[in-house]
Amino acid sequence: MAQTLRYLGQEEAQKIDEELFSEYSFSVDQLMELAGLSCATAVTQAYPVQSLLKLLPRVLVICGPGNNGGDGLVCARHLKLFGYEPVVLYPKRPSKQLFQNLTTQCEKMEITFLSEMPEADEVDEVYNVVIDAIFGFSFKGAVREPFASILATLKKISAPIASVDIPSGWDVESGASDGIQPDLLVSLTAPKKAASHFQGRYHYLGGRFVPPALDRKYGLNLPQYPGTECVLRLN
Ligand SMILES: NC(=O)C1=CN([C@@H]2O[C@H](COP(=O)(O)OP(=O)(O)OC[C@H]3O[C@@H](n4cnc5c(N)ncnc54)[C@H](O)[C@@H]3O)[C@@H](O)[C@H]2O)[C@@H](O)CC1
Ligand SMILES: [K+]
Repeated sequence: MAQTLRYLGQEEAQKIDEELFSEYSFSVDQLMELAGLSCATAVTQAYPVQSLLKLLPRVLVICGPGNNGGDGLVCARHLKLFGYEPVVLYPKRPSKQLFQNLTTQCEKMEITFLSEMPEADEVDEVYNVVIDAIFGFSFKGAVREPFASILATLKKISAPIASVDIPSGWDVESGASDGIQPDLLVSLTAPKKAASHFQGRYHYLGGRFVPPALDRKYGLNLPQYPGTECVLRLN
């Protein structure tokens, strides 16, 4: 009988992340590529291009200052290849080469970068979906600017929000009842505890890169992904 999928605490998620890089010798780029591809795939399944209501298949991708933001840049690039028109907001760019490369790749894919966050009514007018790649499992404390204002705007929009790994601004374990309420959540590697408070329509598991020994060590009880799929819908 299949065992219950385990939801991870913050420290545990960070420990698994470190282990993937140290013990298992993965590079960040590799896992980020698979994570971002999973997110783009889940978005494509939940909001197929043909089903979008706006004339142009525009998607707003908001990227934060860490690896969650990197997943967002990869997701944007794949969404472009899948026929969407991603537009990226990337207000705090780390100087690391990895993020510079991901940014250049997006620019070369003719993806537009915004210089500031649009107002809520403009978001609803122009964009079919908003990808929230602001914070992931390392988020802590009160949200600092410019992200506090961006999240305040996201609370006012009616366009669906698709969150990468964790709804940004939510406590990684206890969530946030007054936070943003995404319609889609892509839990990467394994869901974090906050995911038990998710009330949107689509919860996907992505990041199909966990070695079986790591799954066993942490008792993750990851379900079988179907065929060659990189995502699995949990509910
Ligand atoms: N092992 C895994 O499971 C993988 C994780 N990946 C992604 O990496 C994410 C974790 O990345 P990181 O550890 O870089 O961290 P995050 O991307 O969660 O965020 C860290 C960044 O946010 C800032 N920050 C934290 N709290 C803040 C606050 N209150 N206000 C403003 N800024 C704040 C930090 O200064 C730092 O720049 C995951 O959630 C996932 O999306 C993937 O890229 C690859 C595989
Ligand atoms: K997020």
